[in-house]
Amino acid sequence: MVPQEAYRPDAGAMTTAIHVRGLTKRYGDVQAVGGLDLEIQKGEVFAILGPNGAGKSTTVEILEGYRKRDSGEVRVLGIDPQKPTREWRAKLGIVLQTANDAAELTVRETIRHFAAYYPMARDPEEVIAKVGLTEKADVRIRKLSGGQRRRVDVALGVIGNPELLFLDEPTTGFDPEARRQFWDLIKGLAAEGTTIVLTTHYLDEAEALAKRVAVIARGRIVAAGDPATLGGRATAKAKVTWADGLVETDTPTRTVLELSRRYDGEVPGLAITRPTLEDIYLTLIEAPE
Ligand SMILES: Nc1ncnc2c1ncn2[C@@H]1O[C@H](COP(=O)(O)OP(=O)(O)OP(=O)(O)O)[C@@H](O)[C@H]1O
Repeated sequence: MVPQEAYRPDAGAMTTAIHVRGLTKRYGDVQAVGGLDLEIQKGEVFAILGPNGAGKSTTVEILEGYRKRDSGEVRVLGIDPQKPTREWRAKLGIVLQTANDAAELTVRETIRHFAAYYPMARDPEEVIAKVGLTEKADVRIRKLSGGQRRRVDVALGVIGNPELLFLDEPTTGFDPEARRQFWDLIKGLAAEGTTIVLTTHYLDEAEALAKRVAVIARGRIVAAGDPATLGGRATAKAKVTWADGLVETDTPTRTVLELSRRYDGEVPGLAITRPTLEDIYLTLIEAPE
């Protein structure tokens, strides 16, 4: 009898959306990506963080099939992006950093036009509503604000009903309300099972959306995991501050009880804080190699 496992040789591949081992890419003297490993599961929202020039866009463009790697193993939905098929392309949704240029068409015309390219396209009206552009549907794109244009980009990224959506700094230029609406849109897509890979400079965005984040610095991943626990965040010492002092401690509750006794009740200006994702991020990207 054939062992049970022999029937499921691709079980891993069925749940893995992105598999990267030892990825490298050099531009002349610049080692943009220097041996990067990444594993993203289907249905995950995964955020890639890192300072300017860290190698995020290069990595993502290699995953999207827009750039050739120098070496390493890459599979995206089971396919090597350097050997793309038409079916594979139709499963991807891509929102690049640069805005679209079909400026003379209206929002509705543009979105309908692109919907026609995809075999499983979403309803254009539903997508226009989801990105909050219903009121602007008949306005020419050149007359939209920067943030509204960005919403058109996002609409074009999701119109093909992608299995895997890449978002490169999607909310740059959004006002706070538009960012919240965008987050709801992404959460909705994630709830429907779309795998989402997001690069962002907004740590609150990564924390709000992603189950896992990776921090890239100097072309390598320096930390990856749940944003709540990244870099020992959850177990880091708490900082207890009050009007006359500051203590870093593993037992903040005990400190507060002692302070409460000392002040005979209410402690003036009391606050307990743990490192934010931003604190951890800054430590990670500044750490020496
Ligand atoms: N086409 C190119 N030719 C030469 N060098 C490049 C090219 N594209 C990127 N680089 C260099 O490769 C490094 C990584 O760039 P990349 O765009 O991947 O970084 P990034 O993390 O996406 O940055 P940002 O946050 O600014 O978008 C940088 O040093 C950049 O100057």
